[in-house]
Amino acid sequence: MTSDTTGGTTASGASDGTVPDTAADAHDEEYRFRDASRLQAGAQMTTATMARRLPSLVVRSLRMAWQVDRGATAGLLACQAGTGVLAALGLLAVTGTINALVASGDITERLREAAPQLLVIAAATGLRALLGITVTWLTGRLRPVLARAAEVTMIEAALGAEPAAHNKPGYNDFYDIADRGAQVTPDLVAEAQDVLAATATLTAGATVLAVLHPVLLPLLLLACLPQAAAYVRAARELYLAALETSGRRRLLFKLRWHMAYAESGEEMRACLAGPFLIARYRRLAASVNAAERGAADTGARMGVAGAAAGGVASAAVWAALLWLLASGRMDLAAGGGAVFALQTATTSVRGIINGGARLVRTGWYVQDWQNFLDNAHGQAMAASRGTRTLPRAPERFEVRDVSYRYDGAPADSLSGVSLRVRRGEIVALVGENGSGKSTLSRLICGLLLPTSGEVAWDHTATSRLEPWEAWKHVALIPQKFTYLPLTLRDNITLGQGDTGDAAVLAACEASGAVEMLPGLRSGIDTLLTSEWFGGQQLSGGQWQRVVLTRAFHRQAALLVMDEPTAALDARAEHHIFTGLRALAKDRAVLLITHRLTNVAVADRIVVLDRGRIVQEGTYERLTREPGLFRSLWRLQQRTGES
Ligand SMILES: Nc1ncnc2c1ncn2[C@@H]1O[C@H](COP(=O)(O)OP(=O)(O)OP(=O)(O)O)[C@@H](O)[C@H]1O
Repeated sequence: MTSDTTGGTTASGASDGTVPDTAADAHDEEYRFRDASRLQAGAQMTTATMARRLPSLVVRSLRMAWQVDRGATAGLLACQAGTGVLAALGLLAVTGTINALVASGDITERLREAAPQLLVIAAATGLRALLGITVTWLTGRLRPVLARAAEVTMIEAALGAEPAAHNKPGYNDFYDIADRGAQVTPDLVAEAQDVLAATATLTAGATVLAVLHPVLLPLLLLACLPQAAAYVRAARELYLAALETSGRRRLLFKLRWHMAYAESGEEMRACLAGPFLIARYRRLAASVNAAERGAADTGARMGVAGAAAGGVASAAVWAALLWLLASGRMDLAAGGGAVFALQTATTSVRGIINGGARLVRTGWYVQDWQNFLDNAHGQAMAASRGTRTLPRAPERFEVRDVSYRYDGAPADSLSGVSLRVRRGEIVALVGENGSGKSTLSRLICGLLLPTSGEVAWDHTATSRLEPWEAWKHVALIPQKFTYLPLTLRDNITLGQGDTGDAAVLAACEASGAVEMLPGLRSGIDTLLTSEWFGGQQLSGGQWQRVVLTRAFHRQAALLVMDEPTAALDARAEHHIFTGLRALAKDRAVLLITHRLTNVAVADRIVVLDRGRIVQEGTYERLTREPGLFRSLWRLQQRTGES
């Protein structure tokens, strides 16, 4: 199916590339990574830095591996050590064989002498292959565990960051690059393995070379330096490109998500956003591709330069070997062994350089991950909040002359606001869109900390409270609530409090969710999603009932309800508001709603206008008194009548 009204839009929403989007390039600039100091630090990474950091990176990767699976790590280390020993044995046996074969005397005698050495070569080769298979097996076992463990630490660090962090400049970019670090953590271990294996073989080759002639090994190492520098430069370019494109890649991910997933996929289809978004996606992808291609090109150029330098240097080493032989400084028998040892050592050194450069690049990502874990880009709650715990559930929640400005916002969202809500009391917050109601609710919950003024729970400022302990006293129904692809029971309890049937059903009773239970295939254990087999999807209003149930089940001292009935039908809404008084018996309730007749249930109504409290009083008073509340209320009454 094609539609001629959309200028070439196909049924899949794919664009024919003619969708105009002239502002896209200007917008793309806004998504660039802007932390100059981080980019500068990355640009200053050198071969010397790499050489210095290599040992600590190997140790760090092994430590991480050790933490998640000691057996596999010990096994891997043993295999690498075994590989080194076998390489040395094999090399000595090859040297011995060559010595025996090139010696003078009867060929049968020489072969008999070489036979045990040949056996050692065969055994060492076989055993090394076996160890190689074991390494692959153990690495395969370790990799996923390590990857998941790194992911979990990342989630914990993100959860431990200030909720306001997402508004802080650079936070999301640093989160992204740290997340990449978490994802490549298993690579760090695999690359450390490669470096260790190459080092073990090099040790064997180097020992033989050093015995044969002291000049060969230093010469070989010197010869590999230009290649090392080229590889590090290439690794640095790739790392910088990844850093520089992180913001744009995040946007690509978000656009993909909005187009492909159910949540916004329907809307995007119905409003024919496909061509526009795909065009934007393509343009953005092209700019990311250009940056990554540039890095790949530089990497290839560096690789060629390094290989050429390495080739010249190798030729110099081989020339030195020939000179040693020609000048009689090394006899022919030793020369045979030296050729083999040199070959082995060269391969090993290249392996170290190659693996080392990859290891260092991965190490930079992992360092970004570690930095984020340390303080969540300076946003860790542990650093900005206190550790106080309250001896009992708070009685009183108080906002004292509070102002709040979101990071990067041009003006305060709240200015000089004071408010108090006690347990047993229902306070309603009303006001027009953007007047600051949700912001105030986040402040009273201790999710946001005021820019100035204080929010106190029983006289303790929220900034001094240990946040996880404090939130045990909060039940929040936010405007945009979360659908978890878990069972109804898990969605309600979130693994806390009494998770038994009776407690869950009681909460369902209070919210009215009990009415939907007969329609659920497995009752409270129904999986609430149709994205997986056996699951069942709920309607918007049914989900709102689940979220209300979640809040009621928590039995917290502070219940904050931000538009709690926006998606509910009239009967369900009536059920909530008639039950609210009973719920508020032992709770402080903060209710935000635009349906002004519903706020009659509140003890007090607070009216916000452009971040300031402009009216406060009972429903009876405010519906009589001239002011913002009465004009909004009258407007609604008229709309309801018409
Ligand atoms: N995360 C945020 N970052 C920056 N500014 C924000 C953020 N959230 C809200 N704001 C701004 O703060 C102001 C108050 O927003 P808030 O969400 O508190 O209003 P509200 O009264 O709850 O509005 P509504 O009735 O539409 O839900 C608005 O100007 C809004 O643009």
